[in-house]
Amino acid sequence: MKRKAKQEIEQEVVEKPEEEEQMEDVLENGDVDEEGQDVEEEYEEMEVEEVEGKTENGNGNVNANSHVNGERSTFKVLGNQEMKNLETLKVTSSWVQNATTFSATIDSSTSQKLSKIDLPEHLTVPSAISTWFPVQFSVLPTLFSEISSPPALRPRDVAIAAPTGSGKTICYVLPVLAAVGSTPSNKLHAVILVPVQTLVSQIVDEFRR
Ligand SMILES: Nc1ncnc2c1ncn2[C@@H]1O[C@H](COP(=O)(O)OP(=O)(O)OP(=O)(O)O)[C@@H](O)[C@H]1O
Repeated sequence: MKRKAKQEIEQEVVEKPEEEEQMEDVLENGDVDEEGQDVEEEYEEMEVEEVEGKTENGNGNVNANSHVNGERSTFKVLGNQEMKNLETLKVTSSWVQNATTFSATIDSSTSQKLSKIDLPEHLTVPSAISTWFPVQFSVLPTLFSEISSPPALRPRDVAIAAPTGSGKTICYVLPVLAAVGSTPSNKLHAVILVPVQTLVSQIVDEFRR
């Protein structure tokens, strides 16, 4: 179908809703329009144009509402006219896919005895701690062993995702204290970044315990 004819049909559909109803009736009955062209065929062609993202509106801009099976299939970069096909992106990185998982529940069945982790000699656990929470038991043994026996290659980063209040702070407080050793020097040992200031005093308290 020629572009002009398609625009005319679009305008008819937008400006004359009652005629749209008539068109639907015609479609159901498999009728033809005044010009003798099969109306159903016209609609099908319009849908194909929309899926391909090439339908033009009255301003000559390309219509970005292209959908396949109800999902958007194309997009337009601002300032450009061409439609681009959406590509499936793999957003989960390998370190997330291969992550060590642990229980998000803290109870007697998921907590571990203190004796299950060998602490550096100069470190003692605060009296309020009688068991290791799941996240601590998953992280601390590896970090302590890398501090006492540093690997040939620099240790990789550790990223932890665990619910609030699950005990993540101790996962870096104890390793930092272990790395500093029993006789701290004045040099910078660690930098801790937190998103809000109130967390700073909580972390300082955790170090002092
Ligand atoms: N093994 C433990 N046994 C008992 N209490 C603990 C243990 N580990 C941490 N806590 C206490 O639980 C509370 C929450 O711990 P923490 O602040 O480390 O959680 P968090 O995961 O860092 O939370 P947020 O995501 O809000 O920073 C703190 O008061 C902390 O002292």
